[in-house]
Amino acid sequence: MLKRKEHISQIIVTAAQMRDIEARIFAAGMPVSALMEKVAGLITRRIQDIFAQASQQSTVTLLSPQAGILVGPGHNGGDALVVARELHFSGYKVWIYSPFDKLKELTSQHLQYAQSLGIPCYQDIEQLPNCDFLVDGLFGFGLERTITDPIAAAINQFNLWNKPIISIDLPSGLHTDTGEVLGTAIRATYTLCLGLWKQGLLQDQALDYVGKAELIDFDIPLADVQAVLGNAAIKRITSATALSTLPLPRPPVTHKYKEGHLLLICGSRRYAGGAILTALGARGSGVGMLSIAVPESLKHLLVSHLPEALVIGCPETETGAFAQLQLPERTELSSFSAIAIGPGLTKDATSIVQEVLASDRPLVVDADGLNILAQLGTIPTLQKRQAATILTPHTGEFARLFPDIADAKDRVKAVREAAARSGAVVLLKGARTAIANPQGAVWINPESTPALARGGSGDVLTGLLGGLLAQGVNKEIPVEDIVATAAWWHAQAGILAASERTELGVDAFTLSQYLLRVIAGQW
Ligand SMILES: NC(=O)C1=CN([C@@H]2O[C@H](COP(=O)(O)OP(=O)(O)OC[C@H]3O[C@@H](n4cnc5c(N)ncnc54)[C@H](O)[C@@H]3O)[C@@H](O)[C@H]2O)[C@@H](O)CC1
Ligand SMILES: [K+]
Repeated sequence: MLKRKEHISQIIVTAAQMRDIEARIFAAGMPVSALMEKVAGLITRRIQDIFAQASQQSTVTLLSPQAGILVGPGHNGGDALVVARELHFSGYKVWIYSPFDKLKELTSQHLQYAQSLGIPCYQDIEQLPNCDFLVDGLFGFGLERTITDPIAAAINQFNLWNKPIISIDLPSGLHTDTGEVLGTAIRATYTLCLGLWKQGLLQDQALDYVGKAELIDFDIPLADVQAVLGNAAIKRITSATALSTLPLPRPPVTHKYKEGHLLLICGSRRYAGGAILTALGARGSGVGMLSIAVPESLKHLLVSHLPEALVIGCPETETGAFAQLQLPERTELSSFSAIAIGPGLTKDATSIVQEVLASDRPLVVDADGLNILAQLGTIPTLQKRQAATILTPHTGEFARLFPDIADAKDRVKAVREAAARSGAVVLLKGARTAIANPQGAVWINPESTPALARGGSGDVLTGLLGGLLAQGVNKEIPVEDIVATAAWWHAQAGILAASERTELGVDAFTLSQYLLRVIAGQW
C-alpha cells in the first residue's frame, strides 16, 4: 500500500476535476474560509522557509524583508491576502497590489482586514514600492480567458523586475490544463501548487514559466479524489513507483532466459552507432539474454562493443541496410520474451517491420520503425496484435504517425487519443514525456533535463525499455508500468550525469553508463 503522501504526489488533475473535488470537501462541511486559512498558512510557512534559506546563502542579511503581494479577484487572491496578513505579523514589510474593482466576497473581506491593519494597498503599478520578492495570487485555476491590459501589462512589468516570484497554485496566466499562456503569464521562480498537481504544470509549453514546482499538500481526502477521478487518472511517475517496478531483487534461483530474452532489430551501415547505443541501453536494463539482429557488415562492431550479446548478422542491401531478417536455425520470433525495433534501420526495412508486427511478442517500435509504420498507414491494425505494442515517438515522429491529432498545445490529450486509436501504449517524448494506454490512463514523467536533447539518447531509451519489457513480461508486470519506469530511469540517468558533467556532458554513450548508478544507491 502506498502511503498517503506518495499517493497524493502521483495524482494530476484538471481545473474541472479540482473544482469537483473541492465541491465535495465543502459539501461535507469544511467551511471555505477555513480551508483558505489552512492552505494560506501552509503557503506562508513555505515562503518563510524559502526566504530564510535564501538569506542564509546570501552575504546580505535583510532584517525585515519586503514582500509585494499581487491579488486577483478570486480565491487565488484570497489566499494571497491571507499570506500578506501572516507575513505582516511575522515581521515582513508588506504591500498589496490589488488592481480589480470587483472581488469575490471572501477575498474582499480579507482585503478589508489587511487594509485595516495598515498594510499599504495599491491599484496602479506606478505606485508600487520596491520589494525583495513577489507573491503571485492574481489567478489560479479559475483563469478562464485571455488576460488583457492593464493586468497583462502589469504582469509583463513584474517579469522584468527580476525579483523572485512565488506563484500560488500556478503562475497567473497559464491555462490550468494545457499550460498554454493565455495572453501573458507570470514567470515564477517557485510555484506552490495547492492540494493536487495541476495538469498544465506538467505540459512542455508551461515549463518556462513554472520555475521550481512544489506541492503543498493540504490533506484532501483520498476518497474524494477517487470519487472524482475514477480509474482514468493521470499520474506523475515518482521514484517510489518506478523503483517498485524494477525487476529487483532477482529470485535466488533463476537462469538467463527466465530473466528475459530481448531481440533488438536495429542499425544499418549508415547508422551503426544507433545500434550500439540501443544495445547499451538494453545492457543497462539487466536483461538476462540479449540478441541483436543487425545487417551483416555491422556484426563485428557490435560483438566488440557487447561481447555478452548474441549478434545475428542478417543479409543486407548494397547500402548496408537490412535486406531480410534471418534468425539462427530453430529460432522463431516467438522464442524471444520481447522485441525492440527501429533505431538506425532506414526505411529499407519495411518488410521486417511487417514481419515483427505479425508476431505474437510484446514489441517496442521506435525511430525508423515508426516512420515505416507511418508510411504503411498500419496504425489501426495494431489493435489486432496479440501482445502489447509500445510506440515511442518524438514530436516529429508523432506528427507523422497521427497527423490529425498532433497537438503541441495539449500533449496529454494528443497522446491519449493516439493510444486509444492505435491500441498501443504510446510514449510521447518531450521535456515532460507523456505515456498513455488505450484505456485512457496517462503517466507523465515530471523530472528531466535538457541534457537529453541530444542525438542517440532516444536509442538508449529504446534498448532500456526493451530490456525491461523482456524481464517484466515473465514477471507479469503491467506493460504501462514498465514504460513509465523506463522513462523515469532514462531521465534520472540524464539528471545525474548532468549534475556531474553539466548539461553539455551527457552524450548518449555517457548516458548509458549512468543508468546503473541511478539505481545502485537504492538497492
Ligand atoms: N481547490 C481548493 O480546494 C482550494 C482553492 N483555493 C484557491 O482558489 C483558487 C481558485 O479560486 P477561484 O475559483 O476563485 O479562481 P481564481 O482565483 O483563479 O480567479 C477567478 C476569478 O478571476 C476572474 N477571471 C478569470 N479569467 C480572467 C481574466 N482573463 N481576466 C480577468 N479576470 C478573470 C473570474 O471571473 C474569477 O472572478 C485556487 O487556484 C487556489 O488558489 C484555496 O483558497 C483553497 C483551497
Ligand atoms: K497564481
